[in-house]
Amino acid sequence: MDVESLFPSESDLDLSFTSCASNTSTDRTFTSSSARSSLTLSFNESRGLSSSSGVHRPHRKSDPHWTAIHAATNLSPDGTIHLNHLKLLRHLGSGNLGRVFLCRLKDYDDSATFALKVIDREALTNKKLSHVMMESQVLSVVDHPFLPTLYAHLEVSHYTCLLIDYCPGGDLHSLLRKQPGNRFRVDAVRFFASEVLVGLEYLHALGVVYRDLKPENILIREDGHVMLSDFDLCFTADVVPTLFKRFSSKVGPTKKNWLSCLEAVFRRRKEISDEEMTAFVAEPTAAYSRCCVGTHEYLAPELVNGNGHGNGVDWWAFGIFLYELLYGRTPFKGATKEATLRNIASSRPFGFPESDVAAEENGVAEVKDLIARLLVKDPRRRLGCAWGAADIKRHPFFDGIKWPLIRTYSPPDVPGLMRKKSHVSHVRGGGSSFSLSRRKSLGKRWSWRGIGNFIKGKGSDSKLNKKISM
Ligand SMILES: Nc1ncnc2c1ncn2[C@@H]1O[C@H](COP(=O)(O)OP(=O)(O)OP(=O)(O)O)[C@@H](O)[C@H]1O
Repeated sequence: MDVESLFPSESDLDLSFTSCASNTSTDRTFTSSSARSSLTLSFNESRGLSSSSGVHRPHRKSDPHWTAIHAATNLSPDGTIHLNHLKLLRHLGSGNLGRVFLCRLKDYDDSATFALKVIDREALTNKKLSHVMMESQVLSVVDHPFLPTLYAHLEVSHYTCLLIDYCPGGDLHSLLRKQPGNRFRVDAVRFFASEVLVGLEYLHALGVVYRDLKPENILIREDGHVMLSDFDLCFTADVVPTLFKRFSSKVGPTKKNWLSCLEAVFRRRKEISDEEMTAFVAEPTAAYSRCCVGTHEYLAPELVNGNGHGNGVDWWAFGIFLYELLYGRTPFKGATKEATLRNIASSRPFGFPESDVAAEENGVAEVKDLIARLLVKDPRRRLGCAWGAADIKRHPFFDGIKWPLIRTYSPPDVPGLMRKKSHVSHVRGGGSSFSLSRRKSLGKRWSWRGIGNFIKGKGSDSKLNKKISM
């Protein structure tokens, strides 16, 4: 087939995109506007909204995605990626801001695939435009295995197009629904939670408060590892990375009988005397926003109360996230969204299910203890708020995890989880046999014009757990 007929010029593209904004309801997320500028680990200072082409990334130079991108830019007359370098393969989904397509580079059939997020700026309100800016800002600075790589940022007419990693494994919410009892075993919870924790730790070190952690926003890469997505509700703050020295004891599950309690006290005393700890903390503890944003069931009490919130909202959401992975539902969910918010705001503590489906599994006491320490309504007493991920990583639930090697752990053997060999072997093998077989199964390919028609003619099919905007 004549390739050019599939790829009209970019001016054709401009005409074909008439309505990119989805009319998805915004019933599960709130929004914010009060981003604070970064001072120490600079977020706004050194990086802008421009294309990622000038940024020295990534650390995996042999990654086939970058190889293809570099080859395409080398051949491009102006040394940059354009939309007509891309071949759209299919529509992946729609969100509040735009639509996402699977694509690959036109002249590199055996190269990796990408996801292209297309946002029609003309169809968005000013508030949503600020979210687009936030998302592109965050994408333009992050470089982490559990976060998306921004391969190109294209501004074409009134469209903003972000070329990022494609995650063929879907999202964690869909995966959760494929599990027996709609819940993960404790070991699977530990795997996903560890990776998400490391991703959050990295974001916080950059001064980025995520504010939209939920299983729907955790995408699964082809090797079964996670990728946090959706950064439009983030806000930024100053971070002063600091080396702290302190005395500390390990936190752990509460023992019921008094003898165990006594033992625990003695053990704790010993630990306190033994454990003078030095910790590197890069946590945006001064982060502050008054805008209520997020997803109902994941909103922290301070967000619901509207009295201002900071980094602690992510650690609260991390507690809800653990709970949902473990039990298949969130702890404060009520019959209506208002009831959910009332449950969150009330002073009543949450409870664990009476018939605990996880009761027999190793590590359940630890994960429940961790959840209880995260779902503390007063953020000043919530685990993570003062010391960030450093404190959470030390919780017994994560005992034995070698954090620097986290990327090398094998994903759990759970139904429906894609577990293609890691990117390392993919890189070495050049990826050609995989790409070939996968290409065959991609089905219908889209032209830019075809997608324009699709956008005009069809509604959206966005995610189950929706954001709320206020
Ligand atoms: N990198 C990706 N790889 C695979 N699928 C993706 C990728 N990014 C997005 N998707 C799919 O496209 C859908 C829309 O994503 P998008 O980020 O635009 O919206 P969203 O996640 O609903 O967030 P929001 O509405 O807050 O912008 C997602 O639900 C997901 O199914």
